[in-house]
Amino acid sequence: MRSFDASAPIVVVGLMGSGKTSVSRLLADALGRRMRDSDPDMRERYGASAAEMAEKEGPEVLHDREAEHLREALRDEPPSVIAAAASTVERADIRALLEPAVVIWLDAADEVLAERMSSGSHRPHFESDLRAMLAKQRARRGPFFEEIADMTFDVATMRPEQIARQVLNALGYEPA
Ligand SMILES: Nc1ncnc2c1ncn2[C@@H]1O[C@H](COP(=O)(O)OP(=O)(O)O)[C@@H](O)[C@H]1O
Ligand SMILES: O=C(O)C1=C[C@@H](OP(=O)(O)O)[C@@H](O)[C@H](O)C1
Ligand SMILES: [Mg+2]
Repeated sequence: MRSFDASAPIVVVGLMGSGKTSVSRLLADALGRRMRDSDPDMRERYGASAAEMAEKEGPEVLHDREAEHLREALRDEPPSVIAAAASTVERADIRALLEPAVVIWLDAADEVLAERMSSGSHRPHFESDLRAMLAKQRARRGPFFEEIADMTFDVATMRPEQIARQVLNALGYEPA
């Protein structure tokens, strides 16, 4: 188990709808850290949601911007809690940059994630069959998530509050 390193960023990864925003918010609040989330941060910078950018400029431009957002957020001082866009794990340079970070992987079956993806309109639907889309993304990204994760949680059975508590315990974090 790695011990709590106050100088390391915490990065929450997983497919769309896995709860990255929810868990990151709880961790950032508990630790008194800044939270970075690609969706609201990019909306502020580019004036559009991820879904709108995918539609207007194409997925490649969107994913380049998401990768750049993560590179930038990883340089924050003091370190942030970062909800990383799901696409970023596909890039080798990003996986290398995540080496010193604490990486939390959230996952559940595609049908659970497909249902939760409908909670907002910011997410691009690259295909109308969300389960099929997630299954393809899982085939590409699953091995990378596995490679970079320090901790993994089943979000079908655990609530964000339980996950955040377990992360803080595992890191040996004790509130001041
Ligand atoms: N562990 C969980 N159990 C039940 N519902 C969850 C859980 N985590 C997130 N949710 C819900 O699922 C939806 C997607 O969560 P969100 O945090 O926005 O995911 P992401 O940022 O990974 O796309 C939201 O409606 C959220 O309230
Ligand atoms: O998997 C993808 O290609 C994407 C995932 C989404 O991010 P989240 O995983 O934060 O929902 C979305 O906002 C992003 O622009 C594209
Ligand atoms: Mg999110």
